[in-house]
Amino acid sequence: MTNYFPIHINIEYKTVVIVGGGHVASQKVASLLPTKANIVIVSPTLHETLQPLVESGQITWREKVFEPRDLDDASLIIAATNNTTVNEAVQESAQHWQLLNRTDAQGESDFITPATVRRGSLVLTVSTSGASPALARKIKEDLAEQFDAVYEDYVCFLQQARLMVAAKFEKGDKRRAALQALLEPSLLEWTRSGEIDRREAFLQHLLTGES
Ligand SMILES: C[C@@]1(CC(=O)O)c2cc3[nH]c(cc4nc(cc5[nH]c(cc(n2)[C@H]1CCC(=O)O)[C@@](C)(CC(=O)O)[C@@H]5CCC(=O)O)C(CC(=O)O)=C4CCC(=O)O)c(CCC(=O)O)c3CC(=O)O
Ligand SMILES: NC(=O)C1=CN([C@@H]2O[C@H](COP(=O)(O)OP(=O)(O)OC[C@H]3O[C@@H](n4cnc5c(N)ncnc54)[C@H](O)[C@@H]3O)[C@@H](O)[C@H]2O)C=CC1
Repeated sequence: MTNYFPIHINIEYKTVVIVGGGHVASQKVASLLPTKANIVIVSPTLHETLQPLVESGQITWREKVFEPRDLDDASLIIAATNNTTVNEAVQESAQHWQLLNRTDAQGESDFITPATVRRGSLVLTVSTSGASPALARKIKEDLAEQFDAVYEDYVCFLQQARLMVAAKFEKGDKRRAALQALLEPSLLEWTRSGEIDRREAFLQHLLTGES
């Protein structure tokens, strides 16, 4: 088993080349879109869900079969054709500085993609290191239920509150205690019920010590 190193990479404006334009390519595009990467698909055919993204300029489609020069400038490469020989050719053509994902042969990949739940800044990722992608998907669905849409607003509030706490208290015990106090479960519940005033009052009390 490979022990993969989990990291969150900033690939804004870096080029990701996906070879193949089918179902699996469309899944990878969906998880790449929020990153603002420069997404390029090389494939003679295109999955129907990708067509509107080409039309709106969110992704680039090179309507052709793969050639090694398609990988020029790619930081990440995803080999996602339904043809093992083509995927092998993509792997052979990759430079040592380019990171490759083989969607058909996990043992050959430099990186694999986890199942992902996004709630604004909160990003939950699940991997089974390739043992059972279906299990990764199931656990993702369980997490999506537990960490529902309210978390986007909640984490956004915590981010603002953290900045205010940092401005108020020097680094040290007081700041740490205040940041810990922000995890009081009522704050999540008040976010859920729309009781924003109570949330603000809690924060002001924390910052000033007054109610
Ligand atoms: C190694 C990895 C490489 C990579 O692609 O990065 C890989 C490889 C392979 N997947 C295969 C099959 C399936 N993959 C899925 C689903 C997902 N696969 C994803 C990731 C990964 N798949 C990486 C490991 C992640 C991990 O385990 O931690 C997810 C999590 C994320 C994503 O794709 O972005 C996404 C869930 C998306 C979501 O819902 O969020 C389903 C289930 C389904 O679609 O419902 C099936 C059918 C059931 C089954 O086979 O288990 C096959 C056999 C192909 C064949 O038979 O030809 C291979 C090849 C091999 O195993 O060598
Ligand atoms: N990692 C994962 O999550 C999963 C991986 N797979 C693997 O991914 C492979 C692809 O699956 P799907 O997307 O469902 O297949 P698909 O048949 O929907 O798409 C294949 C795409 O590859 C393109 N293609 C074929 N030859 C090409 C070439 N020479 N150059 C450029 N593009 C070419 C086709 O035009 C098509 O767009 C499967 O063969 C399987 O091994 C399958 C399921 C899940």
